Amino acid sequence: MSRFSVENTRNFSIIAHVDHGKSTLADRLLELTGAIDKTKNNKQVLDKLQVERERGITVKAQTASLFYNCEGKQYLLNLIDTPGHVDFSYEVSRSLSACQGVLLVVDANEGIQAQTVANFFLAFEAQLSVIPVINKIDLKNADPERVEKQIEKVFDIPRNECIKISAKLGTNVERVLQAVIERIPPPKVHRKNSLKALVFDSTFDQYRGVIANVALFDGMVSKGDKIVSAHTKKTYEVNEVGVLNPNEQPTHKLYAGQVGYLIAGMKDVTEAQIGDTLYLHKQPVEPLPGFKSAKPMVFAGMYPIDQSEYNNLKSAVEKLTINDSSVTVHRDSSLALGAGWRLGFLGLLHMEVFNQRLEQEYNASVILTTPTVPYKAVLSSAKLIKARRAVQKNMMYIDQNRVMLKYLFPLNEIVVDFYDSLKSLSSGYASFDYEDAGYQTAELVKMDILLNGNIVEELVTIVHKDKAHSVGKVICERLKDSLPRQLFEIAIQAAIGSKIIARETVKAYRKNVLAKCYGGDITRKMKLLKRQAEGKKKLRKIGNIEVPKDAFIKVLRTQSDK
Ligand SMILES: Nc1nc2c(ncn2[C@@H]2O[C@H](COP(=O)(O)OP(=O)(O)OP(=O)(O)O)[C@@H](O)[C@H]2O)c(=O)[nH]1
Repeated sequence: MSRFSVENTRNFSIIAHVDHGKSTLADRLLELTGAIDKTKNNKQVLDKLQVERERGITVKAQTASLFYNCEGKQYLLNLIDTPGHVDFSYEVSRSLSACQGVLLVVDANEGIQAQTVANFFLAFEAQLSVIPVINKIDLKNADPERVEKQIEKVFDIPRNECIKISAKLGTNVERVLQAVIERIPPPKVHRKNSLKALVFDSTFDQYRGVIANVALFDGMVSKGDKIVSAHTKKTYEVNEVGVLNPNEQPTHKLYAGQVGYLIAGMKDVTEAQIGDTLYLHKQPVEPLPGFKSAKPMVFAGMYPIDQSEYNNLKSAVEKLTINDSSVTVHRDSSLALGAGWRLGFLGLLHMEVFNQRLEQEYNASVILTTPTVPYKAVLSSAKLIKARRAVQKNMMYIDQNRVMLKYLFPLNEIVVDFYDSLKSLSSGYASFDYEDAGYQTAELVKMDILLNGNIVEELVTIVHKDKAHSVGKVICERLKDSLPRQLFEIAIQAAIGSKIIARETVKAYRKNVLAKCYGGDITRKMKLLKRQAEGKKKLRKIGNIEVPKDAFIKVLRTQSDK
């Protein structure tokens, strides 16, 4: 790695709105620099997770070190591919901390979209060089000239700086690499200083422990070095360092300005803090600023299907949160489901992806429930509560285009999908932040959901009195859609105390027990029908209705329809 001077190193990221072609451009860049062979099968090579391949979206940022020869000079280009969906923008901001420039990819047909703007500002605020790349010029409806004008108008970047490409066909992609070398500055680092490395991402490997992705700001690190975590002050011995090309490739050393991975026997989530600074033993340095922690916008309760699986699930959740540090985890417990967690996610898609990754990567089966939030209950008959749920506190114009509104909200009203609704209502332009305002009094009721008279503990919710009816109705309807029909009828009810406020019915399958009974006398038929009725009664008495996991996710979304 010593061959690559700081002068000949570039660290850059690809940012864009969802589906504008970042991962496809990354494939072409990997091919051009020989990191992967040129075949027709290279589709989103950096999207390594099963969930990414199935859904066709990037959820994790990925790093690749590319070796590129230009005018006789050997360059090291470190590329970080980032997700486009708003739920994963935390990944983007972290990745940018390791970069000096970005390729801002914009679809030649769709033009600038909400996440293009949001990601541009992340790069702009981090003072990175921005290279606009207009992609998909091969499309019939492509209008690169219109998009060029948009970029000039919205981002104040001269239109002649735009590079027009087709990532799919490879058209003009080489020009992108040249622009990276010409327009993005080399990192400002000092190799003579002692080691200062930023942990900007990490993954967990069953056999080798935590693999930390590091960007070296100063000094160098080699196998065998003793390093210290500025966060925990624990000392480790470096077992392996290397670059991702895009698979792990061990090297002897990593030097300031370079981006790579490091394995040092860190075993769990508390030791592998993303945003941590690593330095050499006995050579402490001023830690880097780290990252603002992510603010969860959607919460869900998570429990093992079987309590004996608790420890396995606990370790799976811990390992996955090493890789996805934007998930917040608090221990929680439910009377019916036992010990579990209250998890906070950045959006509903994020929640589903996390759940899917637990299943696919850790073979864990979980129950998701509506989240619980702590209440302080004053058990008294006094009427002491205000009717309004959100109270406006103030409104301030930041500039011509932006306004800041402050409200006092009950936490219960924002924990499920408030953020998603806000984003879709405002086409992604509105952003949302919150601070704890303490406990407030409110007129709340406990609503039970019953299946054939049995309370489903995981669906018990506390709702505002005025919303109980509509929420109960939607939950019953959702359950009706997602419960499989059984041999007996299922009554789905929402109740407050003994008062039923909503009801739906799932009709029974009526098995035709007389199918094989041709002719014959009436008493034989009556006997068969009676036996069937008794069988049904028995089943109803057992009340063993299986509620599929999907039903819980659907019920979680209920709040948006109320
Ligand atoms: N016609 C055409 N299609 C393209 C081009 N580049 C990408 N695509 C297609 O656009 C779709 C999205 O491409 P991706 O590379 O997955 O987009 P992305 O921006 O990485 O998406 P996320 O990671 O989910 O944000 C895929 O179906 C690609 O085949 C292009 O130059 N021309």
